[in-house]
Amino acid sequence: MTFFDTLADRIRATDSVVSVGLDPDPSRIPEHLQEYDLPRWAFNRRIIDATHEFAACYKPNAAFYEDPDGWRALTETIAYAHGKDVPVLLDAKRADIGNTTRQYAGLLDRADAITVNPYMGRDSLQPFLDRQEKGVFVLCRTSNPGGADLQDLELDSGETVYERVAALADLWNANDNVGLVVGATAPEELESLREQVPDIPFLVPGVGAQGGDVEAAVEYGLADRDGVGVGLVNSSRGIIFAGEGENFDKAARGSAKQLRDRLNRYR
Ligand SMILES: O=C(O)c1cc(=O)[nH]c(=O)n1[C@@H]1O[C@H](COP(=O)(O)O)[C@@H](O)[C@H]1O
Repeated sequence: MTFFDTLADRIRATDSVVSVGLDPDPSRIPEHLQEYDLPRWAFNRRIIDATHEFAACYKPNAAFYEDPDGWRALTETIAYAHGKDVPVLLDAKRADIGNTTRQYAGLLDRADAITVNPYMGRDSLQPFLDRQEKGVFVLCRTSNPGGADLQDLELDSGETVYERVAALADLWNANDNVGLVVGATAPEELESLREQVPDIPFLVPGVGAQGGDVEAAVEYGLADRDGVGVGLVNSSRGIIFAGEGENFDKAARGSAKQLRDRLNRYR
């Protein structure tokens, strides 16, 4: 079973393409959870309890866990999400020379899918691509303001760098396990990329806090696989920090449901 088969099942079961981003900024974790041994885990557990019904996937960003307690919190979080039958996409944005990247690919022992950076080329991604049952989301046209600095540059061939990345990702997709990361803040690029690679599912971040285009995220982010539109639209802060204080989890639930329903209007 490939990651995208698992994801298709989850999308069907929840009627949702929402990826809930688990980016527990320690400075924003409510006061009453700060006394816990692992406040980030205490926070994530409550977020997962409140949102799993609407979550096609959870996407913890590794940046929020890169310290000893953080790795413990991440391990607990992944196991808990799996206990609720929700796949986990680890947003790690890794890749390096072959010898190093083989170690990075070990992250896929823990998660179901990962984000990777294509800048170092095919060999830097091969150990991830070789994991047939895992999803590998390649950064293509990112949502941040600087995303255009390199990705929009035009090559001698007339294509842009992000178009070349999409073409390479298509070549790298022998195991049918490759996705692309395309920001909702770049709706025109979303549209043209969907035309270029019709069968590749996208992870579309940038809705919510970054103000991206929700309709374009759904219309172009999903790839048809046996009648199911497969892809993910991620919101992190817009869901997990929708509210503050004791009832933060209720607010997160409301926000996840609202995003699910809003996205479903365009599916
Ligand atoms: O790979 C990603 O997920 C990603 C790519 C991108 O182009 N833009 C982007 O925002 N992300 C991630 O998606 C999440 C967005 O968070 P919010 O802006 O809080 O919804 C963060 O974890 C980002 O690192």
